[in-house]
Amino acid sequence: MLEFFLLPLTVGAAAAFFGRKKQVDYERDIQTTFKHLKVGMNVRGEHVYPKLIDKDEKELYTRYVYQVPVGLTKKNLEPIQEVLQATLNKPIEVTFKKWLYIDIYHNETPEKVLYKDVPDRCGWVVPLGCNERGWHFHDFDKTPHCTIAGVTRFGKTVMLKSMMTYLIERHPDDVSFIIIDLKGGLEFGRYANIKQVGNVASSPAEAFESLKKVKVLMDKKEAVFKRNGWSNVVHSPVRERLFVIVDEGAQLAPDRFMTKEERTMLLECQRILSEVARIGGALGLRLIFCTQYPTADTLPRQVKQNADLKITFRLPTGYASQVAIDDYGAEELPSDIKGRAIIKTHEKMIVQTPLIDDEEMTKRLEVYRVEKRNEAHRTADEDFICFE
Ligand SMILES: Nc1ncnc2c1ncn2[C@@H]1O[C@H](COP(=O)(O)OP(=O)(O)OP(=O)(O)O)[C@@H](O)[C@H]1O
Repeated sequence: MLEFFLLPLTVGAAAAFFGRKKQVDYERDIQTTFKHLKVGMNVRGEHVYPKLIDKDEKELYTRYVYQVPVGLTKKNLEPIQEVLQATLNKPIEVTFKKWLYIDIYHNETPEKVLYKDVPDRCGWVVPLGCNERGWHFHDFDKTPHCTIAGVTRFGKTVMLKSMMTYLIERHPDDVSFIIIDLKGGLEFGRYANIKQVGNVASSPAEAFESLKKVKVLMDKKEAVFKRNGWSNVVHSPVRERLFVIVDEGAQLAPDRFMTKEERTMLLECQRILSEVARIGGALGLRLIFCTQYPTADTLPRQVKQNADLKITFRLPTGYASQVAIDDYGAEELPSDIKGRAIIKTHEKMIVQTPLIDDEEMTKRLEVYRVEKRNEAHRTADEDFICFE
């Protein structure tokens, strides 16, 4: 009986001991890092290093606060994060504002997160993923357009599907989609009969027809906005949003082996997409442009410039990463973890994106399945929720 009570005590004491030991080790490792990196100042012949003045246990991390000898600059302290992260094999954030803060996170970015575990959020937000700091979301009313890059089979289409499902589940009456699925309609064709999906184009010619309708709608909306004196959908009574999703945008890039007619058609597609990116945001259109490798040819310049959210999965080279997110890093994402992505806005972070499969998506959206008229006879107004 006594053993029964003693066992948890012993385990608890051991855990406390090892927990404490680990933290002491961190302090020692941080101190050693200061020494090796020579992060300190010579004061009257003696080398003075930052001095630990506080330690704070937070929910997600332990914060170590250091007093820094006067004269050290942010630049002197910059290498600490990279070295400590590699040494301790933990996510670490180093900030310097009067004191030097070293935050050592308890958890690492998970290797898999499921759509069903994504927390509920309101507004025009979608889940981006989860990392050591928890879940991150993107608000399409703050940043209307987005590009997604990444080599094949690393999670671009799954990301599109999780965004789409999340938006439909939270805005069933206000959201609509025009989908340009240039993988022959294989990925999104099965969702064509969902009420919120206006149209799924599965070839460049169908994409052209869809985009012409988007252009007509955009012109109509512009007139309505002007008539009512609205400058941005966010500050208007309009509740609806139209998402234009392009999966494998490189298929819309004209090349020299095409006929003149094909090239003209694709250039027109790119021109309309550029217009959506340039003026559509204010009118309630949101563009998500996905391609394996965005280059000057495959990603219209205006689309890239106006997409302030850039997401990339693994890419083959640092150069490709520069093209996708204007920064290095995608080439270093792990090759054995699908769904690991860099999110680039005004800042940069790594997340594990939520996994949803077709079975779950179909089950969740089944309630919105409707009979639709033959595509050929549909009008632009039937393809979208009416905005007036
Ligand atoms: N977030 C994720 N978490 C775990 N596994 C994922 C995730 N996203 C994708 N995968 C796995 O990777 C596979 C390929 O994903 P996806 O179809 O999204 O790739 P893709 O980047 O669109 O490829 P392609 O460009 O060839 O179409 C999925 O079937 C799934 O098994």
